[in-house]
Amino acid sequence: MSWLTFFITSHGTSHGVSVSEILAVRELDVDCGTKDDGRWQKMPQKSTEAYPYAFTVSYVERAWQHRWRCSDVTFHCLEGALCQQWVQTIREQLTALTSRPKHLLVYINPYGGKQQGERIYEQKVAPLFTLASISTHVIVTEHANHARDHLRTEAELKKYDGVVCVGGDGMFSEMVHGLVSRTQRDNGVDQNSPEEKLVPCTLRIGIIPAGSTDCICYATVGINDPVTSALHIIVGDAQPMDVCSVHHNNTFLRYSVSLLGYGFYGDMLADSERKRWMGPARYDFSGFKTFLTHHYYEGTVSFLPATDILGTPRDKTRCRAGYVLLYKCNLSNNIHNQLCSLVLYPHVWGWRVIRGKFLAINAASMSCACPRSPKGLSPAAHLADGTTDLILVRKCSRFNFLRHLLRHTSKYDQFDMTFVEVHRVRRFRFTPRYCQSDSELDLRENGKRLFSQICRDHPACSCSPAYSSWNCDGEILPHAAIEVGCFYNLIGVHLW
Ligand SMILES: CCCCCCCCCCCCC/C=C/[C@@H](O)[C@H](COP(=O)(O)O)NC(C)=O
Ligand SMILES: Nc1ncnc2c1ncn2[C@@H]1O[C@H](COP(=O)(O)OP(=O)(O)O)[C@@H](O)[C@H]1O
Ligand SMILES: [Ca+2]
Repeated sequence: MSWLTFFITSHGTSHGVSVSEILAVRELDVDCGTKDDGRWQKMPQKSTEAYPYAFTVSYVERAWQHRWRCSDVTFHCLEGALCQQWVQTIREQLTALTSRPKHLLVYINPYGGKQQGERIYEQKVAPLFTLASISTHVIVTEHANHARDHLRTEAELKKYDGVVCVGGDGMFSEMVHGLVSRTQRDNGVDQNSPEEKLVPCTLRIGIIPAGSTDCICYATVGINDPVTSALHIIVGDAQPMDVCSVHHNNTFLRYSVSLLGYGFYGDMLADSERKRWMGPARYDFSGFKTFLTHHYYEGTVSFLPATDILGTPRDKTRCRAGYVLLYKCNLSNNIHNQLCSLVLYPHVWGWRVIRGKFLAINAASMSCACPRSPKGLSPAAHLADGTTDLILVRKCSRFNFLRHLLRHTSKYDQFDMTFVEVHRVRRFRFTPRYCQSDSELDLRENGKRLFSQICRDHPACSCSPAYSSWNCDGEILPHAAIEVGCFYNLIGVHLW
């Protein structure tokens, strides 16, 4: 890290600023007051007289709870040439930082979260990009999957150093699908084959939180704050991230980067989609309703445990970008290659099979921390280790399930309960007890919630339906039977 230390400021105090955290530098016209970005800065009279030349450095200031803010410090000099030399040197140093983006493609979801995406971008993010001399091409999406399809087919990606989305986890997922699909197509990789090794994307994806859960942003940056995320993007912070691919009968369905949840989170999402007008509060409403219905689902979970890794889901350590722990997330290429060539069938050595009745089956490939649960679904999950934490919550009483849920919001261990188990896995598959027919799948794909016609184990009651749906990063998958593989380092996220 290179440091520039300045010894004279307008108050005569010294100030150290790391070059890697400088956002911009500009000369000031001290004589006639300082007009800067529309704001007037008042210079103390004494120092203005003594030092007639000045320049201002904007830099990242670390505030409370992972928040970053942009701060300015103004330096005064006696000679104009010296002042210019400083400005030029700083500019050269900034240009030499190759990890910083210069041209960004930005997609804004105007309907995400509280529908504030455009305002958040215009008021909080765009001025910072301008300050840092980043040029942008902004697209406000007109419909769902607009960003995904534009990225996959039309976008001239060569012109950009990265893509940024303003929205929630669903919007981030659109970017992942657009970019990963395009990369595979360009490299002749068939996404439908679960054994195919996927090619990593070269462009990074940035996320400005403006959604409902903002779990991907919160779990990587540590907070869902648009200014903090914009600053991470500007300074070029990078974080590789695991991507899970989801298949059904050798057909590719979707990618997932945060949560794949069947049962509780699937049912909650299916119910909440019909209440989008409520905004983020729909998850509270539907969560409560789903909790009361207390449906469980029968099926078989098979998984390939990750035996060659550091750590377990019960560790007390936390993985977040910018933390020392990050080194754990860097696997060698060799291991990566081995992971990508593993096959998906349970007869292969090492697979485990668990049958049962489950209230929830969750696969968290990162902690899934969010404002509602700051430690997340799997607090010790790693962002980029090629594994996902498979959490199985077996049928239990409502009271016990509530205890389990509430532990996500407290310091107590949500896995330390007899009906909960957690495994760190490379791959898994789920097969519901009863096979879904094609007509059932069609019905579900057309948005109709299907309850089993015959509740086979309980003929006299209308309790649990045979199938739930999968919640895949906030999108509903109609198929109950899925195969999942976790890929290491497929995308880089801007934190950056
Ligand atoms: C009764 C008390 C219950 C407290 C339970 C707290 C557990 C909260 C754990 C939430 C983990 C959410 C993981 C993130 C999923 C997102 O991908 C998805 C989509 O987010 P988006 O709407 O796109 O921002 N959101 C949800 C709620 O499914
Ligand atoms: N212009 C648009 N109109 C309607 N839906 C959109 C638009 N742009 C994106 N979407 C979709 O909105 C859904 C939710 O977006 P997201 O940004 O994740 O917000 P939230 O966190 O509130 O769910 C995603 O499935 C995305 O595909
Ligand atoms: Ca992981």
